[in-house]
Amino acid sequence: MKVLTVTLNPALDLTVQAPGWQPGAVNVVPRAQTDAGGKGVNVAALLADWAAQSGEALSVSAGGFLGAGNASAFEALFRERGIADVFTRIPGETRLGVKIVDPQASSTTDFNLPGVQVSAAQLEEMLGHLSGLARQQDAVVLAGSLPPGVPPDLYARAVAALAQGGSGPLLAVDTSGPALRELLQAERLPQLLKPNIHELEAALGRLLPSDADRLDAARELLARGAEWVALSLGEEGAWLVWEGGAVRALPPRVDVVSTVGAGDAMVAGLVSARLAGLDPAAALRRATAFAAGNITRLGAKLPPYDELMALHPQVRLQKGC
Ligand SMILES: Nc1ncnc2c1ncn2[C@@H]1O[C@H](COP(=O)(O)OP(=O)(O)OP(=O)(O)O)[C@@H](O)[C@H]1O
Ligand SMILES: O=P(O)(O)OC[C@@]1(O)O[C@H](CO)[C@@H](O)[C@@H]1O
Repeated sequence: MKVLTVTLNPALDLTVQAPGWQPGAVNVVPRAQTDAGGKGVNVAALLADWAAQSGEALSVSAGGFLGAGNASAFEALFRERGIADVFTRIPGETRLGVKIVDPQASSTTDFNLPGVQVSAAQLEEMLGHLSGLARQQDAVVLAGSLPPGVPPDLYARAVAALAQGGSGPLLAVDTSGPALRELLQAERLPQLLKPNIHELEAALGRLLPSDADRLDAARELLARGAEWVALSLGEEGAWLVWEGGAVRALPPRVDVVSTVGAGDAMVAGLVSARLAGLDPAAALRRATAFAAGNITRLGAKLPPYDELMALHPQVRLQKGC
């Protein structure tokens, strides 16, 4: 099975581990690490990990824009994990993403920078490069924010183009802000959507405080063509809603190192499960185990196979109505 992940706005994530840090004070940092990241890059890395561990035949490509000035960390990741690099290089440097992790407060604070300005010509070149490739895939994952210069309806347009004729790849989208708002207003939704609760509330312009509100909102998206809506709730787990039902996962307790990429691990779990023909409940169990495993490490990385498989039965599933 072939999967292409698309990251228009990747990030070089600088994770600073700062127990008890205080804003406005001098904080001495015992440890920091830089990882090639961005949502689609993380999904590709996690899918490649899973393929290597499980023997599920997945061939993973990653594309989008990369700043030519600091591409080496990304290139090293792609080499290490056997990911085909189909990124378009543009002048400048891929943005930094600053993540401050405080194990004492169990918190992760994100600073996501805007990214490199993209011109209309660069966008056309990248889309031209990826559109043929996308049609040859079993799944295409469009993930993350859009960099400056890219119109907010880009994902909506890409989904409409790739879904034409109904025989295209499985399309999964994980985005936020204006890109999610535009996508949710489009005529055609992708088969798989994974917003977190805050992203969905912001895109719909209303709060979703109860389970009933959340299931209703997910079902509105099903009515417009989505097949699986995964609504993630941070440490409270996630709902997966499909036409035949809904299931809630409660994650296992793990020693959290950094929650960065938890949602990307969930997307990787859902996409791999769907390609392997798992039913929605089994897919959500896998996705929640991937997320729990990923947050025990820095960067987009699954734990070793035995540890990952041991997390699966620890995911509690509850049927929704
Ligand atoms: N503190 C935690 N403990 C256990 N599991 C967690 C925790 N935080 C997140 N998860 C798991 O990860 C999944 C996705 O988390 P979340 O809702 O925060 O996604 P997200 O906001 O898209 O993440 P990100 O943008 O950082 O990748 C959750 O459904 C849950 O299973
Ligand atoms: O600005 P976006 O694209 O929404 O999010 C970017 C980002 O926070 O997402 C990943 C975690 O999901 C990180 O690797 C990266 O820094």
